[in-house]
Amino acid sequence: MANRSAILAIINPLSGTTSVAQKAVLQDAFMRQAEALGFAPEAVLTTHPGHATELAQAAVERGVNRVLAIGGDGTINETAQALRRSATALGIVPIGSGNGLARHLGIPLNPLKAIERALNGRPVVIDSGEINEHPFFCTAGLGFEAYVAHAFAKQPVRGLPTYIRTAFRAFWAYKPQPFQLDGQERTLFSMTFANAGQFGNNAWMAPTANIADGRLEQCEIRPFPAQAAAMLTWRLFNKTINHSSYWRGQSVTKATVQTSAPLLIHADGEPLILPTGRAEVRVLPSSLLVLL
Ligand SMILES: Nc1ncnc2c1ncn2[C@@H]1O[C@H](COP(=O)(O)OP(=O)(O)OP(=O)(O)O)[C@@H](O)[C@H]1O
Repeated sequence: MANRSAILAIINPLSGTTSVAQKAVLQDAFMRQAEALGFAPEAVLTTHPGHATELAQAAVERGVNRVLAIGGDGTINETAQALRRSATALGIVPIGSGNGLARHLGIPLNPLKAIERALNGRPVVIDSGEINEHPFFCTAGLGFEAYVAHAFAKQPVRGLPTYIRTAFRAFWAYKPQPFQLDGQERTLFSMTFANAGQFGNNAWMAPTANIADGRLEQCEIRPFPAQAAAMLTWRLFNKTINHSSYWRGQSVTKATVQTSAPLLIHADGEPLILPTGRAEVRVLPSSLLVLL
């Protein structure tokens, strides 16, 4: 019998709001469908932060062709980090709060359908980004969105309702900050580097972003009066934020951001504090294969 092609599913047991039992159903569906298609499947649950990267790295070294990440954008980020610039393709099975990368790529939000897509899909090449040494595949950013990512990480419950509550509270507490972008001083509400066009939940900060053009969209929101918040939010979800006078965007391959204090950032929604006030952002063109 010919050697069967190895395929690995990495499952974060804590992602999103799906129960352990629902994740067991997904694992079972993956194993059965993969076997039926002639793969040699293996599924592993992550036990600690960073575990998905270790598992995916080992899979690349073993020559596994397809690695599925079953989780939120954090798990997808950790898995994709290890697959960059390799011949191993990423399958995305979104079960997180925002699922920005899956939504941008048109991957089904029903995890069973997403498993089918990852098993049957073809590898398509996309770009990724880096902010200092932190890779991102969807968006990275500073200012309000980083502030919200840090506040959201402290919440005991995941999911969209918690995210909305956290963002609403953060809006009243947050003060726009001064940044230098490539040496130019500006005080901003937020600054985003977008590989994909949205943060997740169809919140489109960079409506025209192309994930395979070898560039990132650098988008910024200027400080605005509180009464403009509702219209900006509506535009964010209506994919028309780029028509707001408070929004500005440009296409870049690299950028340097500087502040006087250690930088609070997020990479694909994961909160990070940089040890310095300097962030170097760059695109890595055509660096990841995704099963679509
Ligand atoms: N067994 C584990 N225990 C604790 N943390 C884990 C474990 N496995 C993975 N993680 C961490 O959980 C983080 C968040 O996971 P993920 O993004 O998949 O879920 P989520 O936060 O619920 O989804 P979203 O980001 O969409 O809100 C990952 O970045 C990873 O570092």
